[in-house]
Amino acid sequence: MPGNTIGKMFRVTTFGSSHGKALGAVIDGCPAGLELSEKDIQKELDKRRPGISKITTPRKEPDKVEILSGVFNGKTDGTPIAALVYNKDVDSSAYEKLKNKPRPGHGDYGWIKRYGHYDYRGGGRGSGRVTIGHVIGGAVAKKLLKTVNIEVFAHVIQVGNIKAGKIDYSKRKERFKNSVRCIDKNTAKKMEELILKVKKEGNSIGGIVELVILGVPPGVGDPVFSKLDADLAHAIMGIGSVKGVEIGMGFEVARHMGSEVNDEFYLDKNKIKTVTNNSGGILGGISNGMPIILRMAVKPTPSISIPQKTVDLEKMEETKIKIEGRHDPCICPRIVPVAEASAAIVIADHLIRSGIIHPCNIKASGGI
Ligand SMILES: Cc1cc2nc3c(=O)[nH]c(=O)nc-3n(C[C@H](O)[C@H](O)[C@H](O)COP(=O)(O)O)c2cc1C
Ligand SMILES: C=C(O[C@@H]1CC(C(=O)O)=C[C@@H](OP(=O)(O)O)[C@H]1O)C(=O)O
Repeated sequence: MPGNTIGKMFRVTTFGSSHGKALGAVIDGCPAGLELSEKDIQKELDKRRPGISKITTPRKEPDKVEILSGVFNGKTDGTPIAALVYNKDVDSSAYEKLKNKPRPGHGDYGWIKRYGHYDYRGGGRGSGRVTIGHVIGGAVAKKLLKTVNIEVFAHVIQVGNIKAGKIDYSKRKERFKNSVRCIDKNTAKKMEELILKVKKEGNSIGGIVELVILGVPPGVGDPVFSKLDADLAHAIMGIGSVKGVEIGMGFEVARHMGSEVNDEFYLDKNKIKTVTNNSGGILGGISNGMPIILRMAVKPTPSISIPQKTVDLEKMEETKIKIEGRHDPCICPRIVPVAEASAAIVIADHLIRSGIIHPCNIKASGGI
């Protein structure tokens, strides 16, 4: 199967490219009876939209969504939901000079080798703009998750060497009130200053984004291959620029003893909880009822305006390029809604697979 689809029972297929006519998603396997409007999807797309602050690409796109199918009288009808966004502010001029000269750090070279015939304008389907499809699928998934009181949120915890301190999750709404999408506004300010400095130098910078999923009951997931942690990592690594994923204590486990890593169980009234959450809410591929915590390493944006070496593939000679055009100096803030969407799709898929959400009609769902 070509790699444009995610999910088994709740399946999202995305289409479109940065400089083509439109981008969107087809969502198959969403149960009937879920209230869904363009407003629900627009709300999520507006969080991802380019050109909304001085630290994002200046490309001005309204990203107005149109639902084409799958919704009747304000509710899903169980048939494929198709939704799209038309590209409006396409400017391919900066890419003409880059034709046959792969950008260091971007996907161009591999794409040329795999497809031969390749839409080099804006990186084609290798552009971060394809994440519009993720967000459309994720908006539907988020609505499904709301019916069983599950919340997915992501936030920036590090840009370069600037790290957020202890995070008060109860203030999570704050993350979309600043351009960096960091919960702590003082750290957000420092991060923004750093991004602006780097941008002025024609460079880019990476960071870390944390994803938190609250309300997943114990018992969701599969024990082998399609483990909940494996599926989440697959979805998150599927986002352009993500170079590493860790769950719970992550790579830090390698430096500790079993007695320090194991999460001991205890009873909180009649609820089984763990004292610590080093496993990040997943053990043996299945949720244990604690918050699911995942962190992703986001690389610095590959397109920078500092001259870099490359090879002219037509002339087969070494050359230098200086990338012009419109780019994000830091991808972290832009990845926040995309990561939320990707994780929401995975959780919705697993909830349907485990029978917590009924595959045909939302009213028949067992609930938690
Ligand atoms: C939301 C988003 C925005 C992005 N913006 C840019 C950009 O403006 N310029 C750029 O060169 N790469 C951008 N990227 C990153 C590239 O899409 C990505 O690095 C490229 O596809 C290569 O894939 P890889 O880094 O996963 O190997 C963006 C990615 C995302 C998810
Ligand atoms: C437009 C968006 O981001 C784009 C992601 C991107 C890339 O190479 O990934 C390159 C730039 O696009 P272009 O130079 O083709 O206009 C960004 O602006 C968006 O996310 O909506």
